[in-house]
Amino acid sequence: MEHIAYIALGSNIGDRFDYLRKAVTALNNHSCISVLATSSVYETDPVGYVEQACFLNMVVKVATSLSPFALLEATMDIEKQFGRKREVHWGPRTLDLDILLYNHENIETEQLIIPHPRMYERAFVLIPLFEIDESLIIPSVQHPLRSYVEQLSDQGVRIWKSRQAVEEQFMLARKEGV
Ligand SMILES: Nc1ncnc2c1ncn2[C@@H]1O[C@H](COP(=O)(O)OP(=O)(O)OP(=O)(O)O)[C@@H](O)[C@H]1O
Ligand SMILES: Nc1nc2c(c(=O)[nH]1)N=C(CO)CN2
Repeated sequence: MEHIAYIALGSNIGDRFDYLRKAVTALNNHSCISVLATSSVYETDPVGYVEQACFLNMVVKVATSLSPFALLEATMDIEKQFGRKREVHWGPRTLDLDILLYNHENIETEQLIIPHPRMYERAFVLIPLFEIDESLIIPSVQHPLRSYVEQLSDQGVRIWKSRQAVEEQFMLARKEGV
């Protein structure tokens, strides 16, 4: 698989952990996607629209042979499969998947923007991303991810399930050369 991407997941309705587990399993079950690493699961205070329940958030690193647009389609299919409805802007959702990075590419279209334009200010994204890869450089600005993480203040981001426990409970089948 020739491409590396990072995907952020969030849920704040229903069995939040089960939605994350099912989504990551669905990603790994896709014939053109292999999940290489999972972060811890974090419980996070809602950002933006604050009158809603706390989220569970995590980030996964994947290898894929899909183009960025085909990867977006795959993530949107998974959101739909798990009943995602968009009612309130930045409001409650069973499942949200955002593509953060795709190789070192900068993409700006109406449908897809990579790096994800709001990732820089989101502790619930930066902290799990940094946990997976401490040496990442953000391609659009060529800044180390570390410099963003070090600037985060009151984060409202707490470990809810450790990385090791997540790996044990997700039990993802290892995939070679998809
Ligand atoms: N990097 C990206 N990852 C996922 N969706 C993206 C990305 N860039 C643009 N989009 C577009 O955003 C739309 C999804 O918006 P959505 O309703 O999920 O926003 P949101 O999750 O409420 O807010 P936010 O984008 O701030 O997380 C999709 O239709 C998709 O075309
Ligand atoms: N803590 C937290 N807050 C949010 C989240 C999220 O995933 N976690 N997603 C949003 C829209 O994508 C808006 N606000």
